[in-house]
Amino acid sequence: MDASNATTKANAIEVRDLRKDFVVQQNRQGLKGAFRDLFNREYKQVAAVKDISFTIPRGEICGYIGENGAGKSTTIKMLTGILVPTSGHLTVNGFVPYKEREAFVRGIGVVFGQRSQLWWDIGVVESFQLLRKVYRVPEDEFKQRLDELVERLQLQELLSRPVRKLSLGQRMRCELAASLLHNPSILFLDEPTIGLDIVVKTEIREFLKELNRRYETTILLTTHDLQDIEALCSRVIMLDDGRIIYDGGLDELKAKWGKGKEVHLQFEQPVSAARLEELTRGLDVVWKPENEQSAQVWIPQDRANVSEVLARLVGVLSIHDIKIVETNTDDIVREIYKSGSADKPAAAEEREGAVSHA
Ligand SMILES: Nc1ncnc2c1ncn2[C@@H]1O[C@H](COP(=O)(O)OP(=O)(O)OP(=O)(O)O)[C@@H](O)[C@H]1O
Repeated sequence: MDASNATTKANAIEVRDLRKDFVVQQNRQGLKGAFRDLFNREYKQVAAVKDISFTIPRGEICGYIGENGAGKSTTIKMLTGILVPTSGHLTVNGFVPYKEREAFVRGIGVVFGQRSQLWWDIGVVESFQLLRKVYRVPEDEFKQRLDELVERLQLQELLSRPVRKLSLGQRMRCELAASLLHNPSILFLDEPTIGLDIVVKTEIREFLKELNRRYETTILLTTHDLQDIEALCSRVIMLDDGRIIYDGGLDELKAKWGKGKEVHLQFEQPVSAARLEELTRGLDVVWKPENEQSAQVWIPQDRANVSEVLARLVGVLSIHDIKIVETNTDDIVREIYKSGSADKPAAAEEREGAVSHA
């Protein structure tokens, strides 16, 4: 076995300098423009995915996130063989997806939250039977797999119903079962929890965790719901305008960007900003006064801690109320999208309206 083969075996997905350009029609303005477009169309090239590289080892659950239009779906479509890349290299399960379609699709499962792979008017179980034929799953294997999925996803009551009569949550459970009937080793999920209530979302997350634990299924998950990512992914790839701006652990991302706490203080008497500065002199914190009897203080985790700061204040000032706020993942990711790069952590000093401590 040569070295490149060995890499492919260890990695479920390998992507190198992957690019997708779309050619789109450019509409000229006004009536005159529209008339000219009729005879002489102008086109422009849009780069949806710009030379990205990453590898996903077998058994990993990786989050693939980015704002609308960042290029997530285009990547997933290339990884699942629906779109042909403009350039670059890509292997999934050792196959080049768009070249070796038939053999390739037998090893992957796909769920697009906004689109169904089930037939609308026939019973769920009939759809499953059709998929069995598409994927050429032997009848006994299929039966065993179906029984297991029916039990774990609680589909007993749903099997005979036509898909159009299912609620969104019920349909999504059936979609997941459908994508797993042929026992794929890689599962692509594009917004699998979109529009679902919190109970169904939690059930689906639990199911996916168990699936990954039991079968070491590799999962690439695209979502706008960062709680999906928090619940499932140890790693996250963040895309912005077709480029990867972060690829690493979720904890590292939080540590880098969310490092610190914001403490909201309400005092019994008016306290000046200068007094607060003076009391915390030597601690690397940033005060943001709100009014004369309340203020916020930003405490970077690596430079000071909450108890140190409070020890300086309690006993000297009469404090009416304290609230400690941790930066959550939503805030962190929003900040990164805004800056367009995950390289530079949000410096406490740059916080809007902050009074910088000397
Ligand atoms: N078939 C297409 N023809 C032309 N442009 C396209 C096509 N598909 C996608 N694009 C463009 O490519 C860019 C990336 O789109 P893509 O759908 O991959 O983003 P996304 O990150 O999945 O967004 P969303 O979260 O909204 O689904 C966008 O600018 C989009 O308009």
